[in-house]
Amino acid sequence: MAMAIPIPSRQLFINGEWREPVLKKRIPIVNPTTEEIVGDIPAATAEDVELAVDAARQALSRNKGKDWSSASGAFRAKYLRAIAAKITERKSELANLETIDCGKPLEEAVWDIDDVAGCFEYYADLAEGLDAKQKAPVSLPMENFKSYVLKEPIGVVGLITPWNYPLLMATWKVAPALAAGCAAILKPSELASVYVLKFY
Ligand SMILES: NC(=O)c1ccc[n+]([C@@H]2O[C@H](COP(=O)([O-])OP(=O)(O)OC[C@H]3O[C@@H](n4cnc5c(N)ncnc54)[C@H](O)[C@@H]3O)[C@@H](O)[C@H]2O)c1
Ligand SMILES: NCCCC=O
Repeated sequence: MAMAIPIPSRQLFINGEWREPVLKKRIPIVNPTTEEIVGDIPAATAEDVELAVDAARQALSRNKGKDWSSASGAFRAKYLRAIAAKITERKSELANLETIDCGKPLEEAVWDIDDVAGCFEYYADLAEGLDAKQKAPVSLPMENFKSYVLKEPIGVVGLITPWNYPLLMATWKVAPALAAGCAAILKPSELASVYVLKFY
């Protein structure tokens, strides 16, 4: 059974800071086990999405992309590994929140959090591997042409995730996006968002 732990009250996390939604709306959090309302989450609208997209675009082009989008995979992997370590450190707290939020047994939530940390590690490995694959030459039948493969992030990505493996499904989207050098805007399920707002 999940421990009774305080449910964090959160705003939207946009441009590195917590912001109240433009229309100031909130959605109640229902604990599926007891059907009690145990808190509320911010309800983003199109106005907030515009702000998030603008902030994400600016983040991608900051310092001509050198801060993130055109940094090496090895650089980005350090962040992914740091996130994995933080998840492992806070496993018990995160698993308890998941159980309160989506109603799954605590034991399963603990497995899921292990999976979350493993997923960040997996994409950290892939980010590191990306560097050696960059500018791989492509042979052409003409000597006066040179060609190579350059892998570039697609840019700002919008990530919409379901309620049943809350943090894990968010991670399946966030970790590869960050590994590739994208900027991500995550919209978790309105039925189970507490863990994501707590962690990210
Ligand atoms: N492939 C997988 O690994 C995997 C993992 C988990 C869940 N699922 C599947 O995903 C589905 C998720 O279940 P659910 O009950 O949370 O589904 P859902 O479609 O109600 O919600 C999923 C997400 O989509 C959003 N959404 C719904 N309608 C939208 C719209 N019109 N515009 C923008 N966003 C919208 C929701 O807010 C939520 O964040 C299930 O079918 C489940 O089996 C698949
Ligand atoms: N073990 C994770 C399964 C996620 C989707 O349903």
